[in-house]
Amino acid sequence: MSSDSVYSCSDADGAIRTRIAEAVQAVKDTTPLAQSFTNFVTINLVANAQLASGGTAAMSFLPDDIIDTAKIAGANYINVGTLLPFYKDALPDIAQRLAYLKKPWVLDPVAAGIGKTRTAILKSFRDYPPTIVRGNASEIIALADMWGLPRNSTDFTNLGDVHGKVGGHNATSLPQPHAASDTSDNIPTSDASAGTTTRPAGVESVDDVDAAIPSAIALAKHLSSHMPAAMAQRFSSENDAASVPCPRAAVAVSGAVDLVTDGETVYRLPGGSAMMAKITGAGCSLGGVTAVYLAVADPLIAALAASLLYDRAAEIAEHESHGPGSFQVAFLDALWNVTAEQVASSPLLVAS
Ligand SMILES: Nc1ncnc2c1ncn2[C@@H]1O[C@H](COP(=O)(O)OP(=O)(O)O)[C@@H](O)[C@H]1O
Ligand SMILES: Cc1ncsc1CCOP(=O)(O)O
Ligand SMILES: [Mg+2]
Repeated sequence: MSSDSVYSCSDADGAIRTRIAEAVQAVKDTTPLAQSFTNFVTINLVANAQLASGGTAAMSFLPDDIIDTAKIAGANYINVGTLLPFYKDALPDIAQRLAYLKKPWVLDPVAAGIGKTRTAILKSFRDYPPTIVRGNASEIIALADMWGLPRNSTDFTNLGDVHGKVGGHNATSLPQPHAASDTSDNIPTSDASAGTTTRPAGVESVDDVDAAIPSAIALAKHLSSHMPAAMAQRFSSENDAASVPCPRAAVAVSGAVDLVTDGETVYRLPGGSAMMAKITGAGCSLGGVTAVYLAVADPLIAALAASLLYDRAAEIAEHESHGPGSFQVAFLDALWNVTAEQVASSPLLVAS
């Protein structure tokens, strides 16, 4: 844990840490399968990260293949980073069929807000939504906006200033967004309270994680309200019923300080390494590993466990590497070597 951090919110309780440790260990012990429909750029890192965290991987793009595999997979993952024309029909169909089968899935809405096709696909998921959404701040804001979700007005300024990470994504430290013509192809993401409007910058975020809190909460509530009863029951039976009376969906927002919410409680996860932004697929592979954990745990625990594992592994990799190439290799090794206890004893701050 970093000693220079300033926290104004409380530490997570022991019960949630126990469940995180159990999830990490269960993956190492049972090697669950998570199926992925993911982009061509980072597909190899996604599979390798899933294996290194203890799971197994299967990549597929054909709806009938995916539905057959979903019947034997513990969870599924859809990432819209690279698109082909047939995806516009295939992905809404897959989401609908996963819903009918009550199969849990993770969505990474890569580059949400860019392009008519991506927007049409992401909009189609509104009525057959995933169990977890994992994205960077701009993607979370854009997705909530395109689903027309109301912003939650809760004031989270008491979350404190967390300095657990080196560097960070923010609007000033990143290149300017791609020049976007002002057409309906691009969904501007706006922060009404701040009076600002931003646009997605390709696959990178132009927003701070905190700016995405209201959108993340609204998304998590929407996902939870659509969770099939049978799926909620499955998550309940995997946990102590007293501690998880009503399992909810979860949203994970990544950045310099990650954030996870189930729509009721907001968790902040400091730590990690700015070098994660220097390899392609850090976020995509985090989505894939989140799906691995979703195969053995409820959405909140899965999102927390995966993000905490990534932070601890990134810190080790930064220490052991000399640039992006060796960082990626060291990061995969660290995913393999970090223990359940290390993940569960991570800094984990609760606000609400
Ligand atoms: N500045 C940073 N400091 C520490 N960790 C970071 C930083 N930027 C990204 N990460 C980590 O990299 C992983 C991917 O996050 P991010 O880069 O936001 O996703 P994406 O690649 O989808 O934009 C997460 O584990 C996140 O914690
Ligand atoms: C570069 C790129 N282009 C389309 S998808 C993709 C990978 C994005 O990976 P990540 O979101 O994990 O950085
Ligand atoms: Mg991404």
